[in-house]
Amino acid sequence: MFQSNQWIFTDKDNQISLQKWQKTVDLMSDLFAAPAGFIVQAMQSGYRVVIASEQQDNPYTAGTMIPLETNIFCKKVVQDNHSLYVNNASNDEYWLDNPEVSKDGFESYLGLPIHWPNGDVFGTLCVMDFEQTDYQRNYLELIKQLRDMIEDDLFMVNSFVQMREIAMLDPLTHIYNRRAVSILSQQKLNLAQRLGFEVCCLFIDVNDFKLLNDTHGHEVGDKALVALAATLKECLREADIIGRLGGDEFVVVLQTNDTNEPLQIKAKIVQGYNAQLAKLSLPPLSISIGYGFAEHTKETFEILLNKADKDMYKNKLAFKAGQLL
Ligand SMILES: Nc1nc2c(ncn2[C@@H]2O[C@H](COP(=O)(O)OP(=O)(O)OP(=O)(O)O)[C@@H](O)[C@H]2O)c(=O)[nH]1
Repeated sequence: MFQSNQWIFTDKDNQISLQKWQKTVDLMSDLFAAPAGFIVQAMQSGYRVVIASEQQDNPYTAGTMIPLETNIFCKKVVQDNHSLYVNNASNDEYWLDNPEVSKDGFESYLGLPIHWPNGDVFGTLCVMDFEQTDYQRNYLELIKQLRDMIEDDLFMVNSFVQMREIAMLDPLTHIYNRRAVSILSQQKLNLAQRLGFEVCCLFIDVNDFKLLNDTHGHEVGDKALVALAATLKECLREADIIGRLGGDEFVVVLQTNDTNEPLQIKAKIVQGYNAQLAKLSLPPLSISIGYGFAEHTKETFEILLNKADKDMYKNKLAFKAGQLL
């Protein structure tokens, strides 16, 4: 799900055409013969102008941030989740401390809330004028239609983000699934070959996981898997690729030029997992970890993964042999 407090245009895939929104706001201001029109996003940190109509007299440009406590018109629309038409603001005490009135000289405001698909308020679509206005009913209908178009775009972004999550994330642990790990790791390997850095893959497998399921139930097994994903996220860097291949098998792909680093990471993961299980009052479990480095020559992710898997298996056999002693 798209985070409704997330600045809409930080996503590099930019699903929304800013140009289309700009044209909509410019056209709206033209039709209203108004000197300023906006799309504003309401966030926890304040009100951000997403689109400002491109007119000379418009005092606000896209990207302007207005503090949350400022008594602007859009704040009222967002708070009340209702349209607002003020046609003579300087005569209304309520707007005395509104800088859009006292400083910029706006007299008229017509705005309405834009919603995310889940009903939360995204922000506002509005037109403002330095003169008093007397908009007819069909003007309100028009701005509503434009708002609906913007909401359709937000619906599309939200669906896209959801679909991408379904396609790339493991539903239980919310880390990457096998397909995503494979694609992202291959990209990392290609880049490494071009730029000359080392890529290491760690293969992590829980020991006797079936026994845990059989003894304590599937639900406890699920919690132990979620705890392992959390441990990996805690022990690794943001840039590292962390995923679940399936069952109790996890993988990490990272860039490192230090051949000792995988050993340090292994120790950190083992220690972190023990602590995580204890914290959640889950039965103790051990894990086997293997790793491998990519050769400098062209190497596919599957070959790298296979190396790490073999190393993990060797360690697992040693663990099992130790159990028998
Ligand atoms: N709780 C839970 N169990 C799962 C899930 N996916 C797979 N499993 C179980 O995980 C178990 C994995 O068993 P094995 O591959 O034999 O692994 P193991 O018992 O850890 O054996 P070793 O790796 O040899 O120590 C199987 O019993 C699967 O049914 C899941 O999403 N949740």
